[in-house]
Amino acid sequence: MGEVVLRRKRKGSEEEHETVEVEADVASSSGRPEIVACSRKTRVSLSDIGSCLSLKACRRQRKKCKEQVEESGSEVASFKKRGVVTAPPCGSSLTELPGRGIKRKIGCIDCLTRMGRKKKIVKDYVLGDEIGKGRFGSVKLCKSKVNGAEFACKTLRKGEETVHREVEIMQHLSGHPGVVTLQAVYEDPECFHLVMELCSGGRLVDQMVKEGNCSECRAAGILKELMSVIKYCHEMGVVHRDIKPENILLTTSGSMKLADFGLATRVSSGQKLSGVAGSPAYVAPEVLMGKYSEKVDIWSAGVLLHALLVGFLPFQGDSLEAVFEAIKTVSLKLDGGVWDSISKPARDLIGRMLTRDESLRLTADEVLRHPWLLFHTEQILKTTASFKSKVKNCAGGRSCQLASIPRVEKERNKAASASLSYGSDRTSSRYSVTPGLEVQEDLSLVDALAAAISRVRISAPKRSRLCAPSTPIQQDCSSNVKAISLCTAF
Ligand SMILES: Nc1ncnc2c1ncn2[C@@H]1O[C@H](COP(=O)(O)OP(=O)(O)OP(=O)(O)O)[C@@H](O)[C@H]1O
Repeated sequence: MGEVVLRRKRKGSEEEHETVEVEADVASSSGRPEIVACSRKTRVSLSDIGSCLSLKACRRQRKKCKEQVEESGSEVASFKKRGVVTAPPCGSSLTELPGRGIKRKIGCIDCLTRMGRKKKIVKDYVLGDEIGKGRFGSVKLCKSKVNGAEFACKTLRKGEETVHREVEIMQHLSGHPGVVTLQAVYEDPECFHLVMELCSGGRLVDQMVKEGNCSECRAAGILKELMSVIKYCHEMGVVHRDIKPENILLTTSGSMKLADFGLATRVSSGQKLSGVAGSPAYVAPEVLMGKYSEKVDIWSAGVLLHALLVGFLPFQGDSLEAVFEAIKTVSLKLDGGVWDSISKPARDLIGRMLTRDESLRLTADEVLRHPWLLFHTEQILKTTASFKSKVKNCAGGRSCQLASIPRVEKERNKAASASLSYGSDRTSSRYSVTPGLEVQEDLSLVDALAAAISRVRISAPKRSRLCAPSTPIQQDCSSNVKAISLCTAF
């Protein structure tokens, strides 16, 4: 069994430069030690980074950048061709590839912070109690001095590359309803202070621990919101790399917000990433192998969906090494036991998200178009329930609606139902979904399903390598992960 060594070093602290080295060595299961993780050294100049910026100022600056860019339209075209929709790094050439280190880090933030370096957070906000703590700093409640509105203020110590990247990526993504909105960024010589919208509903993980596994409808609602924000991130050229319920915050109204972009990174279309990043229980197998893409977020979301539906994590072990081994090799068995109460489409979706071959794993968009996500929304379930009761109440008990549906419609429904078949020949023998959804006899329900199916187009995988659960162990974070902190990012 392979040996796992995870190290995080911080060295060479100088007045203006700091070097951060993150290393992770994972010995292969063959016993031959091989380094599959990253060894990254980056020098960050802190001297040029100024003080405070508001998003208004950021938008102004972006607009200015955009105007400059539009003057040289050909550059934009070439940028778009690369398939990355990113905020242009102000003051730097658009022909630079995203994620190119220091120039990206000091891009927009830098030129904007230089504009308002004299402003201090305490001038605009009253800082309150600590409401959270992470690896890189603390999160405090804060109140606007102007209108008394409450926010969360995350203070990040400067120096590490990831901190600068987190600020930049949050600015880049802010504005989507599923991303914690960044209100303003302040800066002093030691820290960044990110003023964010306050998510008073707590973390999804706490809700999961309190309530246990949730209904398919609730799980589908959560997954749907999560996948639309993941899709947005990917379209914006960002991989989150740390999708887990600890990083999903809830608002008072119950909607979810993706938070903690500390491990997020830029990615261009087709670009492969390297460097071990993520939280053990949620990490995709290809991350452990060294080269990966934005599909790692789909895997992690699949792990979350598994935990939401059955209340335990799919890949477990009593050490990091064992968990990684399970992620790489264990076959998931999504039938029998607890799975008997979970619908086939839900199991099918988990299988397609936890497919080890990333080329066969669904994209965010495909997940959103999966029948299970389309059907299991409160609205559709309500509609089908009301259809059902109408049919039942129909005089004579026989389906009066049935008779009213033209023949051609019935044929279309039949075909649509058949299109739900994920042929067992196209999936692995380890995980097969019985061809064809067991279509309800209630034709009104079929109508609703067919309406949803008609909007679905799923490319069937040639094969999928799915995994079976190891003996579940009792764990207590992210549903059930324990002391060795399998949910703690590395
Ligand atoms: N906008 C927010 N509203 C309310 N609470 C928040 C907000 N942002 C963060 N928190 C709280 O602070 C905690 C730590 O925040 P966050 O995960 O962003 O910090 P981090 O240093 O990046 O953590 P990690 O060590 O997980 O990377 C969260 O788990 C959450 O409880």
